[in-house]
Amino acid sequence: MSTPAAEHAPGRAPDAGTAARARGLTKAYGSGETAVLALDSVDVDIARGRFTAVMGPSGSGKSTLMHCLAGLDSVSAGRVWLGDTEITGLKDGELTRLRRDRIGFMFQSFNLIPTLNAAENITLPMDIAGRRPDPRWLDQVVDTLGLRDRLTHRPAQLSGGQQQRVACARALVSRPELIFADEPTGNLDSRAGLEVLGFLRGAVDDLGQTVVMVTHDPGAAAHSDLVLFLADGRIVDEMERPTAETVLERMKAFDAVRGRLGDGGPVLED
Ligand SMILES: Nc1ncnc2c1ncn2[C@@H]1O[C@H](COP(=O)(O)OP(=O)(O)OP(=O)(O)O)[C@@H](O)[C@H]1O
Repeated sequence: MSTPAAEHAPGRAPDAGTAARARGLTKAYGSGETAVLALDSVDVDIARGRFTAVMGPSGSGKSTLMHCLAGLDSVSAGRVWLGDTEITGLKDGELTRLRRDRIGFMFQSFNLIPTLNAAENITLPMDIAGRRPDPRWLDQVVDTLGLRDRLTHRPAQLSGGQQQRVACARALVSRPELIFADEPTGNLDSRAGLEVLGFLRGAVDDLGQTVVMVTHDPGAAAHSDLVLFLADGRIVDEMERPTAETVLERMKAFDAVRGRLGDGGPVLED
């Protein structure tokens, strides 16, 4: 069972380095009168070996930020790095390889292949890349996620939580530099959701991984080391060692300010 980050030793020391970085990251969709500024000159550093949550109202740019940091979406202006590699300006083929070799993804829909069993789903991305998983690491991931006795089951024979754990193992197995999780508990009941959050927490604490998770849920964000708050395409605040209560309070404070200013008013600055 998982416990919130506040009850854990914090993830690795902040000086472990930067897993991803953006400067002046700007993303506009469309043009002319219908243009939407999804990200407005965002500067962000994702610390290695930590669990970072990204929160904000619907439409604030959370998914866009994740997609731009992961090289899934092009940027309109600004620069993005994965580790020391600048990804802005890479060609499509180079980006595909970089994502495949260095990034793990977990989405709300698990995206498991129904005809493959759990073990085959876990190793599929590495099989496609023609790489063999490190057997000891694979064992550790499978045991950490409690999947040992489920490896020969197909997705339809697994519960939602177990399927999400398989998706988690798949994201971890190549030992990526960075794992992006977009609402990974969105489709799960609260018990299965807690389990997955506990495993992501464990991936950081026990396996030294780096996780960035987009979520709407203050309870989910409480499992992270640091919460970044987005509003209107800008990072307007951040919170170390969050609890569900402190995150909820901060969100209410934003809503109150936004309510006073009216929709489309200036964003809250710190
Ligand atoms: N492909 C697209 N074309 C046009 N506009 C887009 C596109 N993708 C996102 N947007 C717009 O960019 C803004 C940010 O969207 P984004 O999906 O990043 O927000 P979000 O915070 O993840 O929202 P949610 O919590 O609802 O998932 C929104 O106004 C959205 O409508």
